[in-house]
Amino acid sequence: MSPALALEDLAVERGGRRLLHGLNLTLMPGQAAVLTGPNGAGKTSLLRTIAGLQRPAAGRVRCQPDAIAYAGHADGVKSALTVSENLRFWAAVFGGDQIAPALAAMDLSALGDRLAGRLSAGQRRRLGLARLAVTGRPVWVLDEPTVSLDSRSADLFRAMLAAHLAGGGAAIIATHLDLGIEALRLELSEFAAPRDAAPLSGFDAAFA
Ligand SMILES: Nc1ncnc2c1ncn2[C@@H]1O[C@H](COP(=O)(O)OP(=O)(O)OP(=O)(O)O)[C@@H](O)[C@H]1O
Repeated sequence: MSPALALEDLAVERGGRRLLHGLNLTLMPGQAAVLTGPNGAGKTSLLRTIAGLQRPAAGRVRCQPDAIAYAGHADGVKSALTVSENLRFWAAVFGGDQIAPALAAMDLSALGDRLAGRLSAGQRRRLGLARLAVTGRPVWVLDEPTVSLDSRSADLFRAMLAAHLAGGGAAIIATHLDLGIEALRLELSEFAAPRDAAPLSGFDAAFA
């Protein structure tokens, strides 16, 4: 069986500064990895790199083409469309037409006709997560997926994630919440790149 996702000696930069280096990870179908680390450690930057939104500073991300579904802080919800229209739009983008299971998975069936712009923060997040289910993509890359969710909604997400993994999907998730799943752990402070020595300014150089 080939890996769903592999990171090979990966280094990550943000804003021209190297944050992480030496990351290696092999995620097989059915497996999940959980990223932890303090604020600013580079969790979002790493997930963006895996999702192809920024280039690796070094090393490689290996994955089948079009395998990744990314859910970041900006949830991609279109406010002028209803909940159902949003899901139908994404289903069409990803070549599907079934939205009922996704609505049910995140308990959105009763909100299908509500304009997304009128959802609460938690409902909006539930819609952003329901989108994952209509993509049909096997590798979920998730940045703090449970932010704004109450405990019942977090449980719904846990169940959706467990079903995804049981069906042979994979996931890499930045979260501090216990997701109740068996997962590989990646503590990013262990991969912090050393800070470059500040270059000497002309003035300092003259007196060094
Ligand atoms: N657009 C940007 N341009 C330049 N630097 C950025 C940008 N976004 C984030 N950074 C910086 O990159 C570093 C890593 O940020 P990142 O968002 O990846 O961390 P994080 O581990 O996800 O943090 P948090 O737990 O606070 O969400 C931080 O020092 C941050 O200030």
